[in-house]
Amino acid sequence: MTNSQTTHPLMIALDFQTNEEVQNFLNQFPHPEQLTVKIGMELFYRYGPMIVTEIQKLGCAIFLDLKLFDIPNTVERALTQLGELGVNYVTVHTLGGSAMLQAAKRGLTAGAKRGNVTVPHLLGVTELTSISPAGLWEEQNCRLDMTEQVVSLARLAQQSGCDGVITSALELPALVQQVGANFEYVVPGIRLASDAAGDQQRVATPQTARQDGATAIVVGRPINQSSDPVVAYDRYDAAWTD
Ligand SMILES: O=C(O)c1cc(=O)[nH]c(=O)n1[C@@H]1O[C@H](COP(=O)(O)O)[C@@H](O)[C@H]1O
Repeated sequence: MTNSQTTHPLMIALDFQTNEEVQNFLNQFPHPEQLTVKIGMELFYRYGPMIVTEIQKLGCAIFLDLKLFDIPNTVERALTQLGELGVNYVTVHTLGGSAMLQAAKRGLTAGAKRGNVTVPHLLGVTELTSISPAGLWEEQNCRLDMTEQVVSLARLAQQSGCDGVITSALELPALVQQVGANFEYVVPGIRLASDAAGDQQRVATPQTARQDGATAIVVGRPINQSSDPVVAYDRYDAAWTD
């Protein structure tokens, strides 16, 4: 178990139901040890930490995306458990507030020490990329516009010890200007023009995300549902480096 490997800025979301599907998917890649993959709730709720160990055996860097959101004490204790696993990134919701974010960092640091691994990067989810500006206004009753809200949450994350945030690409120019370039901006809701957006509301191409300041992008269905995942991955990778 280690998390000292180099991470890749194109992160693949392993949104699969079973370990068998994951292994079939990853086995198609000639160099899985060069991949950074995201394990989410779907797999973790089925297998627990065992799924992390299984994928670590292939040498992949791991983004463990469980989006914790609870009182500070609970989050601190949960992240102590996750910090031990030797993953590279974990997520929490910034809407949990500064006390929760600081507790998350403390827990992660304690867990990493216990597991004798590097402290994973703590990423704060701002407003999900599936939320539209209308949804922010009508359902969350938020009276800031989307960009102001995301910038505000990113500032909170930075002041509370997060290493970066999850954001859509649309807010990146404001984030880089107002929160700064010395912070990680990990961007899902990424689509090439030819691919369907699905339930994503705030979408951009890999090129736009990179040019506007993304430090990494997350791509799921266009790669994990593709009939040729390696070709799909290469298309997104080429567009990112374009
Ligand atoms: O934290 C995330 O990774 C995340 C945050 C967010 O705001 N939007 C978002 O789509 N994600 C994740 O990014 C992935 C996007 O998947 P696709 O829409 O299939 O590319 C999914 O695994 C989501 O859980």
